[in-house]
Amino acid sequence: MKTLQQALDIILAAAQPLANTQRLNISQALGHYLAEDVVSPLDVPPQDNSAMDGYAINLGDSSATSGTTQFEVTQTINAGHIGQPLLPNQAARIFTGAEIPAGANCVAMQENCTRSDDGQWVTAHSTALGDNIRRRGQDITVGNELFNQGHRLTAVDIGLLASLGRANITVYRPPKIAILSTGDELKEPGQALGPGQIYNSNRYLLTAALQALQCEVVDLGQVEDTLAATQTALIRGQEADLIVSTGGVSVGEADFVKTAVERLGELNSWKIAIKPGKPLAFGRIGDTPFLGLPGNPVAVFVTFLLVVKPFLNALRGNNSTHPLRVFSSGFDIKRPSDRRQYMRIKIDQTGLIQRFGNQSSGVLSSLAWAEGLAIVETGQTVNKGDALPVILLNDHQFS
Ligand SMILES: Nc1nc2c(c(=O)[nH]1)N[C@H]1C(S)=C(S)[C@@H](COP(=O)(O)OP(=O)(O)OC[C@H]3O[C@@H](n4cnc5c(N)ncnc54)[C@H](O)[C@@H]3O)O[C@H]1N2
Ligand code: MOO
Repeated sequence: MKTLQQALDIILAAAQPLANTQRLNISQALGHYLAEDVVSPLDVPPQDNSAMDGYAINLGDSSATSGTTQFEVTQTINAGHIGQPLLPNQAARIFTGAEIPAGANCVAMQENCTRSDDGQWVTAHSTALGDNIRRRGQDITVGNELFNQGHRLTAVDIGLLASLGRANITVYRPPKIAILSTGDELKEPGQALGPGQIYNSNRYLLTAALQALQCEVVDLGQVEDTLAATQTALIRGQEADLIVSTGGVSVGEADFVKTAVERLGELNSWKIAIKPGKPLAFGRIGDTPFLGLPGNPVAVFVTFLLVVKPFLNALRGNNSTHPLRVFSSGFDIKRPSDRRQYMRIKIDQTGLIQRFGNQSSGVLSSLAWAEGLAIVETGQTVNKGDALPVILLNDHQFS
């Protein structure tokens, strides 16, 4: 058996970053992958401004307000308007976000201020030099490198781009991923099940997972179990950046995917030391990479996370790996496995991880229940309380 890393080294070497990029308005760019480095062209905020509604004050020779010294109120400055300079012991009525006038060296919040009846004077309690002034560039300074090419944009990132004044951004175009599922037992949702049949869940799971990662899905459909039909579908898939199939990669004989790929290109069938997800095929049809995932739905999801997602990221210049968290085990594993296991787990109220009772790779409800996948290495036994690395599913933005 190969380790997952050995397989990934070979597979990811075939992932060439896409040549095509597109310019998108930032309001359309959520989840897209940057095809440019983003450097700030300006300071944010662009000038010192007030953090509070109150009074901007020139303290003169003092370092703080006394509560008794009166400051002459010379003007009112609203956000978006520029005030006149303040002389020592002068003040300006000011509002949150308004630019600090020259000469002012603190802002007293209005709750700490008393204005004279005629409105000409103000006194302020407990306000010292620099208080309530948001300094120019305190968020971002000109020249800051904010994001690298390949970074995937979140909602916060989109807000940050807007704060730089960026209206448009260059991102990778969505890769085209062709998918096909095989198996005579498969029926599409909405149709009646016949004897020996099950619903095709992989097709929909894969489509949704690909869409969530900003891919364009080329659905080759559920292919009739003949060599000719399989070849025709795969040839159609050649226009894509990657072809992904599910099912038919194990040792069974009643499947034409392997033969069809071998005829049209090249195929390596591997056993990977992971559970689920042992059988995996990798090859190409013409120049288009081909990945054959196992048929069991949990194995599809786990290999999608561990193999397909890194491939899709690499197509868009992103080499980030799945983050691992560490939790204490709430269970024992006395019998070691010859494969690394990815166990469906939930975190209980005491912070321990508990596993789903049935870890079979045919039990898709275990994944719907799970908050994460706990990793138990090949040959490892586990005692309650042992630390285990966990992939949290929320870290993957599929929901
Ligand atoms: N003698 C051996 N048998 C098996 C081995 C082995 O090493 N020796 N490996 C097992 C492991 S592990 C896995 S994983 C599976 C993988 O099998 P295949 O990739 O060949 O997949 P199929 O046999 O076509 O299907 C497996 C399973 O998944 C169901 N399936 C398939 N496609 C779909 C779909 N689109 N939607 C929902 N469910 C699907 C299918 O009905 C089977 O139950 O092989 C083991 N066997
Ligand atoms: O490796 Mo298979 O994925 O156990 O079920």
